[in-house]
Amino acid sequence: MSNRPSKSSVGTVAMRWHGDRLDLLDQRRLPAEEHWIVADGASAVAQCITDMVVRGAPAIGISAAYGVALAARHAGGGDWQAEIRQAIRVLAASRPTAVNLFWALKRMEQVFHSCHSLNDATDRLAVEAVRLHEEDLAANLAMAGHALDVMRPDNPIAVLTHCNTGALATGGYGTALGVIRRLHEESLLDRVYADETRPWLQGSRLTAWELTRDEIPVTLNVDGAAAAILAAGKVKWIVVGADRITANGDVANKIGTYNLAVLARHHKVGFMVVAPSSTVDMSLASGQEIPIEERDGSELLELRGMPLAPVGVPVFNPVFDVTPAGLIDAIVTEKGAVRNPDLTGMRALFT
Ligand SMILES: CSC[C@H]1O[C@H](OP(=O)(O)O)[C@H](O)[C@@H]1O
Repeated sequence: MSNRPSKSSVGTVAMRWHGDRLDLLDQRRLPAEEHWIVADGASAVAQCITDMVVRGAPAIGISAAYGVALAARHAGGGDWQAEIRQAIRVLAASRPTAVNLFWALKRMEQVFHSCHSLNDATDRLAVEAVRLHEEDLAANLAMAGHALDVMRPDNPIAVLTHCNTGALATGGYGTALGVIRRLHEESLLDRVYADETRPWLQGSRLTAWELTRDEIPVTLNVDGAAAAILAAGKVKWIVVGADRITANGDVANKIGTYNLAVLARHHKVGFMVVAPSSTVDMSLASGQEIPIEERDGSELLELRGMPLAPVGVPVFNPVFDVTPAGLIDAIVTEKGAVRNPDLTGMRALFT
């Protein structure tokens, strides 16, 4: 399968780097309006990650890398090394689950440690952030090819996806949504069923927006409709992204992913996880060790100020779950695919 990008995916980007500032498309305001936020320093970037102006594991890592570059660019004349170290600490505290954040900061830290002056750091950290961004886009294109080699559809197929894993969530093109784009480019896509993805609605607000914009056939469904869609035999594969993949092949992804994996196994539908290798965390033995972010209960209690639940009701709002490796047919990265993932298969590709 080829690695060429679709013409259509080139237009949608989550961020624009200007050397002295990072512009972020405010994903909280999509699809109503395309509003860009200017982040002029590491703290501003960290706040944008926490508030989900920018979200999606790879996009979080790339933004954080630019945040470190900005810390050098705007460092005062005093202890510039202390300022950059502090910026890395602030960025590392912005969100806990997606390991791409810590992976990107580690890469930036390694460059920082070899810098001999502030000028040197300013130049080299910016170059490294851009490189990391470009590598993510290239990885997305490569993994789409590997995914189609696993699927090998003879005829156009329908797939179901969860959350948003597209150009908005990555350096461009997308992970699971990149696979969907590639199917479409190869005339092998009948339709995408997009879970709306409660409570933040990445599926309806972002995935449906990206796909509609790129004229890729998409049907939106509530998360609870997935079982009925699979039972009706409409879908061949469920394709999702990941926020962290552990050494045994367990996968943390948007809340509701585990439900889909159970459904896929019951209905004998393929279940594929697509992510860059920067999402793989071989330091953790299993998914039980992944820190799972819980967000504010207001995400369930209200919608833009309108109450959705009785005042005072207790809320449990974990925003990721862990799918056990045994329910996954393939984990696909730019390095290739691990089928029926387990420790042996993961070690073969990632050590
Ligand atoms: C390719 S993005 C991976 C991942 O990020 C999303 O989470 P969030 O929107 O909370 O940042 C979701 O889990 C996607 O699958």
